[in-house]
Amino acid sequence: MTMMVNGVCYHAEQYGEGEPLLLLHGFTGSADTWRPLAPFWPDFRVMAVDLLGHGRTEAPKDARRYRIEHAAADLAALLDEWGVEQVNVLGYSMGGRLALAFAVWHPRRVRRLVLESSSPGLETEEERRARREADEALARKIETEGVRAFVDDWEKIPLFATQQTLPDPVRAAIRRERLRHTATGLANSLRGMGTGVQPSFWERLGELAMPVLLVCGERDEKFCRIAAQMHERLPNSELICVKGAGHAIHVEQPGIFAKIVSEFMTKGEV
Ligand SMILES: C=C(O[C@H]1C=C[C@H](C(=O)CCC(=O)O)[C@@H](C(=O)O)[C@@H]1O)C(=O)O
Repeated sequence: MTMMVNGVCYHAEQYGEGEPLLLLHGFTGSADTWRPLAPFWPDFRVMAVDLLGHGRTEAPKDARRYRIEHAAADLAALLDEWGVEQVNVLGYSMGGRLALAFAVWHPRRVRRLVLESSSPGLETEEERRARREADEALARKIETEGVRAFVDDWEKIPLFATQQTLPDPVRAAIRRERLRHTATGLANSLRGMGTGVQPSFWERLGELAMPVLLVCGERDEKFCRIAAQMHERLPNSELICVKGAGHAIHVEQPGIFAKIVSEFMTKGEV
C-alpha cells in the first residue's frame, strides 16, 4: 500500500496475523527482501517498508530528507497510521542502523529488537568523515555511471563474497531487487543515511532495556566483531553467530535465520 508520511510517499506492506514485526531492509534492498521468509513466520503480523529512496517509496531530491532522524520519525508515523503502539523491530545492515536509532529514540515503542549484521554507527568524527567522503564518491559514481554499473560492482564487494556461491535464482532475485532502484534514491540514501552521516549510538547502547538479538554471519568477520562489541554494552542482549554464513544471513540461510528470530520473538511465552 502507498502511504503519505511526513510529506513523503511510502510503500509499505502488511501480511499475517499475530505479534507485530516491523522489517527494515538494507541498502539496495526493499520490502521484497523479506518475502521468502514469510512462510516461516505465520504467527507474526509482518510490516515491511520500502525505506527512503528504495523500491516503491519516493526518492526525495534533497538528501537531507533521508537523515536517520527523519527516517525514524517516519517509522513512528507509519506505526501511528497503522494503530500500532508497540512493535518488534528487525533490521538488516542499513535497516539495522535505523532499527537501533528507532529503539534509542522511541524505546517504549520497541518490544524486542533484532539487529542482523549491523552497527550503531562510527565512534569517532574522524571515522565518520572518512566514511562520508567514501560514500559521497560512491553516490557520485552511481549518478554518473548509473545503477546497473553500480550493482555490477556492488555485488562483487568482499562483504558479499559468500553470496557468489548462492543458487543462480537467489542471486538473480537479489540483483533484480538492486536494479529496481533509481540513482537518485541510492545516491541520496548514502548521502543522507550513510554510516558516516548518522550519529554514533555506541554510547547509548546501555540505555536499551528491551531484549536485543544480535545476529551475524560467522564469515562476516567485521560485523561479527561489531556485534560482539555491542553485546558487551547492551544490558539485555544475546548474540548468535551463524555458522558458515556471510553478511546477509536471511538470504544465505533463510530457514535458520527465521527459526532464530521466531525463537527470540516467542521466548518467555507460555
Ligand atoms: C561495505 C560496507 O557498508 C555497506 C554494506 C552494508 C550495508 C548494507 O545495508 C548492505 C545491504 C546489502 O547490500 O545487502 C550498507 C549500509 O549499512 O548502509 C553499507 O553501505 C561496510 O564495510 O561497512
